[in-house]
This record gives sequence, C-alpha cells and structure tokens, in this order.
Amino acid sequence: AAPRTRTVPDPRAPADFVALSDIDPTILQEMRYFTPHNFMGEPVDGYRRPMCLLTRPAAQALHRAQRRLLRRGHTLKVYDCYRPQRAVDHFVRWARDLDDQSMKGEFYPRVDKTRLFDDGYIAAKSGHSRGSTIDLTVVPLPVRPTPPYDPARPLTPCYAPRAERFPDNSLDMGTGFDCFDTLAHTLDPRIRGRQHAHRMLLKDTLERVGLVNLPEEWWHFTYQPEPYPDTYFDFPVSRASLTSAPRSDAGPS
Ligand SMILES: C[C@@H](N)C(=O)N[C@H](C)C(=O)O
Ligand SMILES: [Zn+2]
Repeated sequence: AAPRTRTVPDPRAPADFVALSDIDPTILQEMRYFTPHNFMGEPVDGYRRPMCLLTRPAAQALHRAQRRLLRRGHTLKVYDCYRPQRAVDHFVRWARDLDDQSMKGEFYPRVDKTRLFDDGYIAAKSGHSRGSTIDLTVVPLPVRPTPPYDPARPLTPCYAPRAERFPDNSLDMGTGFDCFDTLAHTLDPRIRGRQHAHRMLLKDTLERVGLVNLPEEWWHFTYQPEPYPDTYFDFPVSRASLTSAPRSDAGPS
C-alpha cells in the first residue's frame, strides 16, 4: 500500500486579527494581489480570498479615518493589507527571474527590475506581514465602478496622465498604485496642485489616526504602535485563518 502522506495544517492568525469588512464594511476593497492585475501579472501565493485582514487596532484606525472621509464625500479603498510571508517569497522569486518583465510597461517602466528591492519599492521582509500595514487610496463619492482588468489591453505607464493610465475610480494621486518610480515618492516635488493635495488628504487623514506613511510610496501606511513589531506571519489570506470569528465548515473560507 502507498504510504499515507500527512498534510501540514496552515498556520492561523492570532486572536486579534480581524477581517476589515467586519470592522467597517463601507471601506472599499480591491485586493490586487488576489488578481493578475499587479506588478507580477499573476495572483500572488497565499491570497486565497480577496479580503483585507489586519490587526484589530489597525482596522479600527482605518474605521476612524473612514468616518472622517465619509463626512467629506470620500471613501477609503484598500489594495493590500496583511500579506503572508509566502506572498513576499513569491515576490522575491519573481524578482530573480529577469526574463519575466511582462508587467514592466505599467508598473516599473523606468526602473531596472534588479533595483526594485534596493530602491525601497518592495521589501523581502515586509511590514504587511506584521499585520498592521495597508496600501490604500481615496475614492470620491458616489463610487464609480472600476472597469474589469483586461490582460489583453496594452500596458501604459503608471505615471502617465490619468486619462491614459489603467482606469481607477480613485482621486488622481499622480501615479497609479504600485507605481515603482520616483514620481510615487509621496513628496516628490514634480507632483503639484490637485495631485499633491490628494496625497496630502490621504496622508493627513491617516496620520491623525496613527498611521505612518512610507516616503517612497504615497499608498503605503503602517499603524503605530504595531502590536507585532517583530513577527512576520505566514497564515493564508482567508476567513479560515482567523481565530476570532465563528467558523463554518460548509461555507467558503
Ligand atoms: C509592493 C508594495 N505594494 C509594498 O508594499 N512595498 C513595501 C516596501 C513592502 O513591500 O513592504
Ligand atoms: Zn505596501
């Protein structure tokens, strides 16, 4: 008889991780790494569901920011939240494969692929894996639908004028999300007028509730003080990873 193989159970999240939708269902979620519309051009390891998981204090901070923005006719939209270490490892493997530059035309047209980690655009040990870091933007109300991603559509640089970039229903931040380019540096002096004002709306709103921006990326913020400043988690992005919520064996995970 063939030897029986034992499957190793997936790690689970600590009890203070939550689904953002349980804390604030009004915050939009466009979880890019669950989809092929990202800098690798394929869904990323560890994202089993298109959902935002975070530590409870980080999610509650976003809820406070959202209340403020809703009063001003805007809403938050998250692109990425908790990121398992296996997803980061996928980024690292992709970065080593210099033959695969299929998404360069949109996400890093002016940066050599070998520089993406050294220039600070991607981290091999990411704050996202500690559970209190979020990539996000601001969307004006009423929300317009974002057209579905079409992989056949020719790529345009993420720093092109808004009308030429891949469509996004967010405010114009001067570049798209995950635009690995100096123009994405939050305070880049070439970003002026409305685009600068939109970045400051995001930054000021989030700083008031305890989130700190990464200067290289206008969309990347970390809640301080982090509940897990030294732990890089690897549980999959899935409701089944949460230990705080009731679980159903029948329903989707
Ligand atoms: C990859 C990008 N969305 C991001 O989050 N970059 C920072 C530096 C990270 O990987 O932690
Ligand atoms: Zn980020």
